[in-house]
Parts: sequence; structure tokens; C-alpha cells
Amino acid sequence: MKIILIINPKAKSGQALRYFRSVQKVCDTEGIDYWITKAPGDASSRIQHWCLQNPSDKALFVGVGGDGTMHEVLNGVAGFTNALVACIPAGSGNDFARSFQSFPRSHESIVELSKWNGEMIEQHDSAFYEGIESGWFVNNLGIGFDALVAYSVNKSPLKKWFNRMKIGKLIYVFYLIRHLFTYAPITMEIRVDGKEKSVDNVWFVTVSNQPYYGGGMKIAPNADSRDGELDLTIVHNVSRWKFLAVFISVFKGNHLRFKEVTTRRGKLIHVHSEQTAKIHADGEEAGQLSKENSIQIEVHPQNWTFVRAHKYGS
Ligand SMILES: Nc1ncnc2c1ncn2[C@@H]1O[C@H](COP(=O)(O)OP(=O)(O)OP(=O)(O)O)[C@@H](O)[C@H]1O
Repeated sequence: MKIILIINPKAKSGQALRYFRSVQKVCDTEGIDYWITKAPGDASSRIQHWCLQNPSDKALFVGVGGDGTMHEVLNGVAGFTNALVACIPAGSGNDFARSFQSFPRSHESIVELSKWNGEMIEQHDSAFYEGIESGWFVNNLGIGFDALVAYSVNKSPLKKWFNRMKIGKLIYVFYLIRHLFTYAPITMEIRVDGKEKSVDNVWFVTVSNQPYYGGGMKIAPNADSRDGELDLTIVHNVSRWKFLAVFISVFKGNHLRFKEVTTRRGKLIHVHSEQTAKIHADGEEAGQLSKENSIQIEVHPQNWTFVRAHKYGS
């Protein structure tokens, strides 16, 4: 079994790279391979290439970065039975690591990984989305306001500054408030396992495979990546000020008590709108909804293998 660290040098303004430099010698001694990604998308394509070139070998791909890095690792291993996944969280939000027991950023983690004996394996669900763009996600996919916030955060020149001040997670709140007073909610037709409903004044719909997003907000407290279903959270018909209250309550997962928050659960989801809305998958840009297209999201139960750490690290 090969163990390969996938290091995103851009994650949390270089945190992943700094960690890797501190353990590079241990990797060399322990026989752990490493790839430093060269650009967005590089991790997925290199993993796919490795799996195709080595069909009779197995590899454990350890993402060293944030949720964008884990999103790329998952898109790389999808469909390959010779690839497993682990995580050393080194990003700004690290929502993946809140639900999937990851390795701490330590020298010991590298040693533990090198001695890994095939135990601590778990099967988890992921989901495939198809609209203008298509791909896999493992945390959540959002349409509407939350995608707009995610786009702004990803493009923001302020991200470095927030990370340097050690308040990286607050950048989501910053852009939330910025867009709060200008965002125009839209009507969406939402079909869950064949049951369709038209919902007016939707701020956003989030489809979750695990509870967390946006750097620790518990958007779908009941989501479980092993139950073969996706959890929808729909925020609609809410005034701007109440929306702020709803959003603040998401940090603790208390938003479900608001009548403006509807939840549904299912395996196959379609969303359509006559108006445009941005889409994110695991916080990464994933196209947009418009009247010419819809998006379909389908859960694929237990289709990837995770190697968890003995102790939690985030
Ligand atoms: N070599 C690279 N150069 C530029 N961007 C890269 C490179 N490798 C990966 N990326 C991109 O970097 C982006 C950010 O990575 P990631 O999400 O892991 O870190 P983060 O934003 O700090 O953490 P989080 O998503 O947990 O808040 C992702 O969109 C990923 O595709």
C-alpha cells in the first residue's frame, strides 16, 4: 500500500505547506510519498492518473489542506476501488475534519500513517451533482445566498489577512453581512425523491452529507454521511434582519426552530429556478442555476473509503 500526502500550498495561506516542510524528513524516513499540487484541479487529475496507471496497487491519499483540498481528493478517488482517503486538516474552515476523524498536524501523524495496518476503515456516502457543471461532493452543496458568500470568500484578497489575524473563519460572516442587504431571494422548484414543491423567496438551499459548513456552522445537524440520504435545509420567506438571526443560530444548529427553515431528506434531488443562482460544492464554485437548466443531485451510499485517526485532530 502506497501512502501519498496531497499538499495544497495555497490552503490557509500556506499552512499546509509549512506543516509539510516541518515533517518532510519524517516522510522521507518513513517512506511516505508526497505531491505538492501545482494548480486547482491538479490533485484530482494526478490521483485519477495514479489509479489508472496502477490498477493492481492500492494507495491511501492523505489530503493536507482544507475543504477544497478534500473535495479534490474525493473527486480524484471517485470510482476507484484501489484508492482510500485520509485527512490532515490544514485549511481555513476544515469542515471535512469536523465530521471525519482526521489526523492532527504533527510528526506523530506521519509515523502513525506509515505504520497503518489496514484498520480504522470506514465507508461513507458522497453525492454526484449534474447541472451546467458536474462532479462529486462530500460535505455539502449550496444554491443561492450561501454559494454567493462562498464565491466571495474564495476570491477575496482579504482571506490572507483574516488568516494572518487568526480569524480565518470570520471571513464568511464578513461576506454574509456584505451581501445581506442586496441579495434578492428567488423562487425554486425543489423535487425530492419525486415529490415536487415550488418554494417562494428562497435565500438558499443546502444539500448536506454531513452537518458542517462555512467553518463550523452546523447547517444540517442531523446529516449523517453513512445513512444513504442527503439532508436539505431550505431558508425562505424571511426578512433580512430575521435572516441574520437565522444565520447566527446556524453556528449552534439552532436554526431548525425557525418556521422559515424547512428541512427535507432524500436520495435524489432536482432543483430548478427561472432566476439565476450560484452553486457551490464543498465551498468550491460549481456553476449556476438558470432558467435553461436544472441541477440533479444523487447520493451514492458508502462509495468511498476513509481511514480515520486514532485521535481527533483539527
Ligand atoms: N497549487 C495550487 N495553486 C492554487 N490553488 C490551489 C492549488 N492547489 C489547490 N488549490 C485550490 O486552493 C483552494 C483552497 O484550498 P482549501 O479549500 O483546501 O483551503 P482553504 O480555503 O484555506 O480551506 P477551507 O476550504 O477549509 O476554508 C481550492 O479551491 C483548491 O482547488
